[in-house]
Amino acid sequence: MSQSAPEARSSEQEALAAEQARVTAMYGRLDELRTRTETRLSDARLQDRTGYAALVERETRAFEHARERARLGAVEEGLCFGRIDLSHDDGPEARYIGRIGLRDSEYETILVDWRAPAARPFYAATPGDPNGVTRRRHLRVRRRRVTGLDDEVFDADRLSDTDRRQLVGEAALLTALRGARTGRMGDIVATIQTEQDRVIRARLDGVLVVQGGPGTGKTVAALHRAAYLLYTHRDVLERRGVLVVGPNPAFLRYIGDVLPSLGEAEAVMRTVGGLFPGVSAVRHDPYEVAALKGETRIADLLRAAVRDRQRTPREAFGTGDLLVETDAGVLTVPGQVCEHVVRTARGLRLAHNVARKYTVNALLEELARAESALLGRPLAEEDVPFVGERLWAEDPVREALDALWPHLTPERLLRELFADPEALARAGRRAGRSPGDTAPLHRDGGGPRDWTVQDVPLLDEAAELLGRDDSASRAAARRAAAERADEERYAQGVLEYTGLFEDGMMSAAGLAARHRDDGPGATTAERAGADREWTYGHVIVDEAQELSPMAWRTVMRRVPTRSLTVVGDLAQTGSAAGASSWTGALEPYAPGKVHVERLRVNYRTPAPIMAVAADVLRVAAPEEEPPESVREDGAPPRAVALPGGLADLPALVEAERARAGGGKVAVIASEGRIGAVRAVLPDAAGAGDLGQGVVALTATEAKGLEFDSVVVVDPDALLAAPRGANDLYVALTRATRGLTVAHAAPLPAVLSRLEE
Ligand SMILES: Nc1ncnc2c1ncn2[C@@H]1O[C@H](COP(=O)(O)OP(=O)(O)OP(=O)(O)O)[C@@H](O)[C@H]1O
Repeated sequence: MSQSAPEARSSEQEALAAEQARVTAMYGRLDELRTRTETRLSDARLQDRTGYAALVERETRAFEHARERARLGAVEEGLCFGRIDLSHDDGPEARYIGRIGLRDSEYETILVDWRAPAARPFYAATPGDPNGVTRRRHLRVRRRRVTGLDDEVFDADRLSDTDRRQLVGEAALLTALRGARTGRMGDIVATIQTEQDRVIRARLDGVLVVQGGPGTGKTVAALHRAAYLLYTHRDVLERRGVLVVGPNPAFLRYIGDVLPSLGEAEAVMRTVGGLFPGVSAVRHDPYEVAALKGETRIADLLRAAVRDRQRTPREAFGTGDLLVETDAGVLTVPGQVCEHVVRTARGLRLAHNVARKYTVNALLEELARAESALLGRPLAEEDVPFVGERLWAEDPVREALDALWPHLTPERLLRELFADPEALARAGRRAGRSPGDTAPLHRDGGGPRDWTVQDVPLLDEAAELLGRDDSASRAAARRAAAERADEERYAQGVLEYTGLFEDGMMSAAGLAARHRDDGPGATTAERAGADREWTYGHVIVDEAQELSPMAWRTVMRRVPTRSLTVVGDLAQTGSAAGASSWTGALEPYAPGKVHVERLRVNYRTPAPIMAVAADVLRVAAPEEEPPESVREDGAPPRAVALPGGLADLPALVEAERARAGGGKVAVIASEGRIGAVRAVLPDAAGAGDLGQGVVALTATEAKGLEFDSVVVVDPDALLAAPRGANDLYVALTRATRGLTVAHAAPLPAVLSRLEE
């Protein structure tokens, strides 16, 4: 018999009260832990024992307690969000799921971390495959008060398993999705869906590609995966770090809250333009130049350019012999000898700056012999290097040898190459290209701020070709390796003593590494971000379809284990040398280890807007299926003519905002039109300030972001650009509630659905 309405209300009240008691106990425990951590932190700071060992121990304790304090501080809102009831042979079990794991003072688990294996059934249970779960409950908690419950009861006998994409916790999900946008992405721990959970908990090794249409949760799932991996493989990942590569700085800011809200603050976040330490490029090259710089063939050109800087006297000065004016007079090294030295150095197949040591030493010795001959003073063989060293102190000697085989930094190589059309043509010829082919690379001079995003992979490639003369640092490294073993033994002792080892919070090697070079304050993330040769434990690449083959080379150098999560949508590729196939882009680096998962449900864009975008997708990428929207709500999409041109835009933007019930509006226009749009909307913010009510962006800037409503301006101008249909597809799919297409020219045929 079904319950009457008052009966149902009172049993709901009872359930709420019971859950409230549990949740209150969890917060009570959280408060206790906070107080304990606070006390330990101040105790650690007050310790005033002397000696290096005591100092390191004090700093270590303080650092770890401060970290623990931050972790406990980050989980206040939504500490517990779910419960599963499981049936076991020995009786039922109620398991609570939350942002972190908690045990009571008796060491009984009262809350399971969402990333722990024990939490898995909360996300993985479906009616067809309940995973032992008899009921899943979502708890809505605001400011420590339980305000609502959503239950799903699984009855495997009666429900079929036909729908693979069965949603979990639909009511909780839709409530989460209807919230207004804030300009910052939030976490989704409470409502992760089954297909996303598979991605989040996939194995650490190999290349996992997550292909999915707009709004399928690729970004948010990738970030939860980072948190899951850091939790599950802390020993490896804490030491080597996790790198997250995103498309632009605004995007990195947009997603910047997610990992801290999951209690993980230590991932390194970079754009491709920021992967080379010391450079933070944001500007892009024009399409044609970007295409040229993106293909791996450019690496041959760079190799040829380096080779061009390794010269015989004939190539450098047009003289057969090397002639150097020194204090003793003009010294001559015969052309043949110089050619032999240069040829031998090239044949060593060492990086340029490393082989330079050989060239310079060999030529200095020849100059020493030439000096002894000139002065008529015989020179003992063992004295030759000393005389060479003395000659090296003379400017003309250094200048002459630099002209033959200069020490090059990546920046200098590229700057001088791009500034010199003849050098470009020479390197191009050597790499099998016509001068017309390489001419677009020419640009005048340029300072550090002029590097483009596309230059960064070239700088990285150049750094590999040039290498470092690191004989001194290698000797130091050998000494350091011996010291490291000692430090790790010591760190192990500290960890055992402080109890951090048992908590699994940190490994001895991780602790020793942190203290080694930069003192206790430097995290793995800080050290990794500053070191070009750092190799990460795992790399996540978002909007990965935009990466050129050269950018992939740069990324892959940072993860030799090929442990990567690559998320993107081939239908949204906008960049000149971006990907058209995942296996094509990635198989060469990880043969047989590339695994593609697909996400097919769109959590962002309501179905009526997605239908408009799907028409564009058929032109942009006919082989891709549009994702299925879970949302139907929002205002119907519409097209509005602009008889007065852009002057009509401000009123339209206001109308759109009202139509979609307030919230954040993005006005999206082509590269060519965005300046004029900003001129009529002087109060609109740019990509740097997504918290504003109205922002004006290009499609490239809007990639990966979302807004309550979107006004797409002059779709014909967007379509006219290379990969224009992809850009229009990106622009249309940013909206969560409302879409208006504003057009001065007739509406393009691909948007004819909006005329109905
Ligand atoms: N399981 C979920 N629960 C609640 N919200 C979700 C869930 N999955 C995705 N979302 C929300 O859907 C929106 C789109 O997610 P996200 O930006 O990760 O998609 P995307 O696939 O990266 O999109 P794009 O390709 O357009 O960049 C976000 O607001 C995200 O929080």
